[in-house]
Amino acid sequence: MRDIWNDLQNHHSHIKDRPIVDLFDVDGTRFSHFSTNAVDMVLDYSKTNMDGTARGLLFDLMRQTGVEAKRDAMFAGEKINDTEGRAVLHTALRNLAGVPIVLDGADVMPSVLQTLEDMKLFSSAVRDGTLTGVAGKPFTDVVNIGIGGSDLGPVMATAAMSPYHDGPRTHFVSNVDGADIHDTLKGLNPETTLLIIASKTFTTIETMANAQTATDWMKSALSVDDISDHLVALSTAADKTAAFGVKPERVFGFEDWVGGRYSVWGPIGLSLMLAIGGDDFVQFLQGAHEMDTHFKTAPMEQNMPMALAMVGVWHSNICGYATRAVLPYEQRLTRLPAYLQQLDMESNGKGVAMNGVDLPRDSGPIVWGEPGTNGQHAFYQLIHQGTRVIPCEFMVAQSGHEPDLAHQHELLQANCLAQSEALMLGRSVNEARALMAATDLTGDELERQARHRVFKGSRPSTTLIYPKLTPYTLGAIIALYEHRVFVEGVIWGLNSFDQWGVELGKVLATEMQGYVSGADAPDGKDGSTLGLLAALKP
Ligand SMILES: O=P(O)(O)OC[C@H]1O[C@H](O)[C@H](O)[C@@H](O)[C@@H]1O
Repeated sequence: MRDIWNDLQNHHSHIKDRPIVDLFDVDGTRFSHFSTNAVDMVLDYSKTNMDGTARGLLFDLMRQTGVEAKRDAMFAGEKINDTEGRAVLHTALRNLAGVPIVLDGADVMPSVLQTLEDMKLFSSAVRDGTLTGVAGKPFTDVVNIGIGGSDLGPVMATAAMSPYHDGPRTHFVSNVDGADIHDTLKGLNPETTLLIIASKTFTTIETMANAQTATDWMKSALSVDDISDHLVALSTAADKTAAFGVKPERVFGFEDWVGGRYSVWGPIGLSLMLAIGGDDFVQFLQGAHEMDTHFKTAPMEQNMPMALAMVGVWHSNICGYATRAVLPYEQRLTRLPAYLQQLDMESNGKGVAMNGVDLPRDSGPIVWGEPGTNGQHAFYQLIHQGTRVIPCEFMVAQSGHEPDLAHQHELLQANCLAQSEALMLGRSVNEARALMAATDLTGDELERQARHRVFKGSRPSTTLIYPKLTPYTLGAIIALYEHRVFVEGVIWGLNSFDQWGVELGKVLATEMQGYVSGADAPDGKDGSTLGLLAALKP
C-alpha cells in the first residue's frame, strides 16, 4: 500500500522553511482555494503552510483510511464503537425530520422524537410555572448535577446562549469538592429549586455524592421526606434513577449509543432547554443537523469538518506541533475550550489502533484556549515569540447581540484579525531595527533591543467566521468540531468513542478512599503514595 504519510513528510521537508505569507504571492486567490463555506460560516485555513500538493496528499490519506465510508457507517447506525459494541448516533438526536435510522432491526427515531417532545412539555411547564415544588411555588432555579459530558455541554451552551435566557436561573455543580455544591446551594431557596441529576450511567461517584448532598439539604430545609417534585434524572439507567427516588415521568432517558461527550443534544441538554425554551433548543439541534448534512454530502474539497481535520493532522503529525489553541473572540464561549478538551482529548487521546496494535504515530493533540481578547494579555506572548509553534483556531462573529455596543464588537473583530495577521507576518529584524532607530539607542544596545522585538512569523492559524452566536449557529459550530474529531480519529485509525483511559484512576480512587479515611495501606504501596497519605493527616 502506498505510504502517504511518508509522502507528506517528504513534501513537508521541502516546503517547511517557506514563509506562509509567500503562498499568497504564488497564488493570489489562495483565500478562496483554502477556505470553505458551510451553514452560513466561513472557515479560512489559508494562513497555514499547507499548499495544494499537501492538501492533495491529505485527501488521498482520507480516502485511504476510509473516512467517507466510516462517516456513512456512523450515520447509518453501524456499531463503529467496537470496543464497547455500540453504535454512535448522537446525530439521531438532531434528525428532526425523523428520517428512519434502523438499529438492531428497529427505527430509533420515534423514541428520540418522543423524548424531545417530553422534554419540551416538561420545560414549558416549569417555565410557565404550572409545575411547582412541594410548597406550590414555581421554580426559579435549576441545579444541574453532573460531570464530564453530563456537565460540560450544558454548561458551555448555557453560557453561550445567555441572550436567549428567559427561563429559570441555571446552576451547574460538577466537582466532588464539597465547595462546589456548598457554594451553589448556599444562595438558593429549596422551595423554588429544581434538582437535575444528570448522569448517563447514574453511578459516577462525584455526581452521586453531590446528588445525595443536594437531596439531603432539600429534605432537611423543607422538612419533608418526599422531594420527588423537585427531582429530575437524565440517564440511560432507569432502574438506578427509580432507586434514587426519581418519579418515572421525571426521568428523561437516552440510549447507550449516545456518548457522554456527545450528549448535549438530548436529555442532558435539559438545563439548556429550561433556560432558553424548547423552540430555541430545536434551533440548536437544527444548526447541528445542517452541519451533519453538509458533512455527509459536501465533497471532500468543500467539506468543512474534513478541512479542519486535515489542518489538524497536518499540524500535529507532519509539522510536529503538539498542541492547538482554540481562541473564540466571543466572551460567551468562555467554556468552549473546556468543552472541546473533553470532546477532542477524551475521543482521540488514544495510543492503540482499532486492531489493538500500538499507533505508529501521535494521535490527539493537547487542546487548550481561552476567549480573546483576554488571552492576548496573558499567554499570547508565548504564541508569538515562544520557541514552540502553536497552531491557533480563531473564531469570531459577524455581529454581536449588543447593537448599541457595535463599536466594541468591531474592536473585538479587529483584534481577532490582527492576531492571525501578526502571527503570519511577524516582524523581521530589519523592521525591529527600524523601530529602535526611532529611539535614542545606537550600536550594540540598539541591536540587543531590536532582537527582543523580532517576531519570527509564519505561525499558522485558522479562522472561523459565523453570523451571530444564535442557538442555530452554536449547534453548527459544535457539530463541526464533533465531525472534525471523528475524521481525525478515522485517519489515526483509533476508536474515538470509548474512554478506557479514565477507568484506572476511578478504580484506584475507590480503594484510596479507605486509606484516606484511616485504614492502613497494604505493604508494598509505593513510597510516594504512602508519604502523601501521611502528609494529608492534619
Ligand atoms: O454521565 P456519567 O455516566 O455520569 O459520566 C460522566 C463522565 O464520566 C466518565 O468518567 C467519562 O470520562 C465521561 O465521558 C463521562 O461523560
